[in-house]
Amino acid sequence: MEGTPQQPKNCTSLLEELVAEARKAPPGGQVADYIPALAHVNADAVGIAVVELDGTVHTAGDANEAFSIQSISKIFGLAMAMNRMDDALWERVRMEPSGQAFNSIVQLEWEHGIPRNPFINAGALVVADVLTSRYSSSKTAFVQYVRQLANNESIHADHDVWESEKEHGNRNAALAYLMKSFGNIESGVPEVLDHYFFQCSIAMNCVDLARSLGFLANKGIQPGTEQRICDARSAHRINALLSTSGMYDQSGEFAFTVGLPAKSGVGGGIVAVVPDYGVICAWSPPLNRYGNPARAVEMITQFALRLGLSVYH
Ligand SMILES: NC(=O)CC[C@H](N)C(=O)O
Repeated sequence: MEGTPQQPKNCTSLLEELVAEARKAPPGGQVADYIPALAHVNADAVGIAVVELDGTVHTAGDANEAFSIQSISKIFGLAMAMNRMDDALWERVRMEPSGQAFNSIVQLEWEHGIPRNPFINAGALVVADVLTSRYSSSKTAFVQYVRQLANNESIHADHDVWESEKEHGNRNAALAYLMKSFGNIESGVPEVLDHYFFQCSIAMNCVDLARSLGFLANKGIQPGTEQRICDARSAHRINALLSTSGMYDQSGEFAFTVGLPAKSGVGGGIVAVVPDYGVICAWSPPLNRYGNPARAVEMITQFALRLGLSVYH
């Protein structure tokens, strides 16, 4: 890594500068409203947190306000599924960028119900199927897993968001039924969708999220507890998938300009992993045309550029 991570005080003042710049910038898009409960979120919220491997936390703006983690939950689901399943998982979901929108259905029929990667919706639904068929209560197991990683027992699913997505989840249902028709979903589709919407509706703040994913910056070992969450090979693989597919059809551009494994969600959050340093989480709800939160992308971009954090230097 080229950058010398900044001293705590400098790091916090850089984050404050980035939040001030983001508050002045145009929103860069609209808040997600295809899930009605998400349409009520405060479009002006802006927060950022950095949690270093030694536990040091830096925050600015609304970093302690909880928001819907949405697709960021796909990282936790994947880590859980990789622990429960061997390489046979990669026969059911591939490791290639899709070049399509996160909820696209067209490719899935051509490719016989095998999703391109675990971070588009179809891939995350296969992962949700792995969890529902391998845990007696996958939703409880999921929320407990996240609570333990974030060291925060109060983390919970937002029931309004969960219900709202269930009511308006026809496209995800279509993806799941199409895959079921190809034999790539084992459990009942309603059960898989229920789990998937539940995990997407979990609410966390920037600090929780940055802390919870420390193991990805630390070869699979969770900083603080020193617990092994996954083996080093799995941490490598998750980071590789985040780099190639975590920002959907903007992943190439994000790798080109920023160079960090990252994952966005339509709740406005982005997490970015800085190997051997820590995790950044930025939040700003309005989404650009790729479904990525525009001002959060910009804050993470500036943080990485100003500190020289790219993994590709
Ligand atoms: N990109 C996202 O965050 C999408 C997650 C959302 N729950 C959906 O399925 O549409």
